[in-house]
Amino acid sequence: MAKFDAIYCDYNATAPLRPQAKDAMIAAMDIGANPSSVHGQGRAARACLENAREVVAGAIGACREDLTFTSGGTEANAAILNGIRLQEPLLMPIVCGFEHDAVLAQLPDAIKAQVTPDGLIDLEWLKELLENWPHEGRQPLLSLMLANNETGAIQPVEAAANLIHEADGLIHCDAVQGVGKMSVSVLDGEIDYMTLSGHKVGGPSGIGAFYVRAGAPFKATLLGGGQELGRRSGTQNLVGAAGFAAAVDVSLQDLEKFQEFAVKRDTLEKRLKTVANVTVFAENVPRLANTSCLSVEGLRAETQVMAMDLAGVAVSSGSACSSGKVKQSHVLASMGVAQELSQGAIRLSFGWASQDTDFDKAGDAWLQAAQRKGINMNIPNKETA
Ligand SMILES: Cc1ncc(COP(=O)(O)O)c(C=O)c1O
Repeated sequence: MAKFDAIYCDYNATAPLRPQAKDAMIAAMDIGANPSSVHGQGRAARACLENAREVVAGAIGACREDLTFTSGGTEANAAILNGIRLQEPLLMPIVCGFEHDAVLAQLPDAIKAQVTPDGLIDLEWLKELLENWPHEGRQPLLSLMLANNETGAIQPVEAAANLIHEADGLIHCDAVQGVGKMSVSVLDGEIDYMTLSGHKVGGPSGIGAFYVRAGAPFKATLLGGGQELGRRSGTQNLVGAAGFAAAVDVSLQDLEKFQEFAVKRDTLEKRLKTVANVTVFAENVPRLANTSCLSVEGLRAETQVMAMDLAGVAVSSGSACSSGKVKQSHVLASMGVAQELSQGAIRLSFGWASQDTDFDKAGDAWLQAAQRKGINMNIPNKETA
């Protein structure tokens, strides 16, 4: 894949395209027909699309008919959250402040859930809220992500789903950062709605999907030709779907290997902590194996990102989805992290093409940047760290 020599540590922003995805996309490009056309080429396109749907749906334990392709995770979140409320206007949404902007922007009127200092939804708080539900006649709708894009914190989605269902509510799970990084199933907790995205698993950007449990309230918001069983009009992105499915397929095969990143990630964090007063966010809760979000007071995130970039290591500060913009992380703010600490937070995220040596090189680059700013007084060599 590599067109750049940099050590790429920004998989949670976008994972480089997997070769299998590229091959599948090239094959799909050669079909060159509309999946809605009835002629032979159209039927070939339809077969390719339905095969992709089967693979992606299978990866989350869903049936093919319940999965709808979209232009990405953002559109999927918007389609679901607006589509549910179009059908059921009286639903009362609940969200945590650490959700992705693509969720928060759809639910400005939501009840803000309490978040623990480690960046998890506070289940005790949720239980209490649901037991003493203050919105008589309004069904609760919880939108809870599976794994956080910045900290990697894995949410107790199944437990939250059980609480919500006991209260006769509905749950949507933004699983964009979960698929391909951990096992995911809509059957765990009988999730009602789920969001997925292609470019986080090594598929292309511009393709995503949403799952709607059969019978769950939903009304399409993108209307037109009635494609995707009427749930999302517009000619499907066949090439994107083929690449998405191929990436999902290979990432499932790699799932066990992916978990090994946790050991290397933990070693890297330990190394940095021995020489500077580094805070690792969501360190004490279940976390994606590939993600490290850390900060040290007195060293701004932009300084670290630029210094590491110059040293040939690509990392990001805050949420890379808000690309380039240097803004306070709303994720860390929701966890109650002080501004001085949060403005120094960077995220390293590894993935399918990461090498063992990438962890050391990332550590070297960070320590050099810190030392230059006078944060770190003596850098021990790796053997002693
Ligand atoms: C948790 C989460 N949800 C949604 C999105 C948006 O997905 P997309 O980039 O496919 O629109 C992202 C992207 O970073 C994400 O991390």
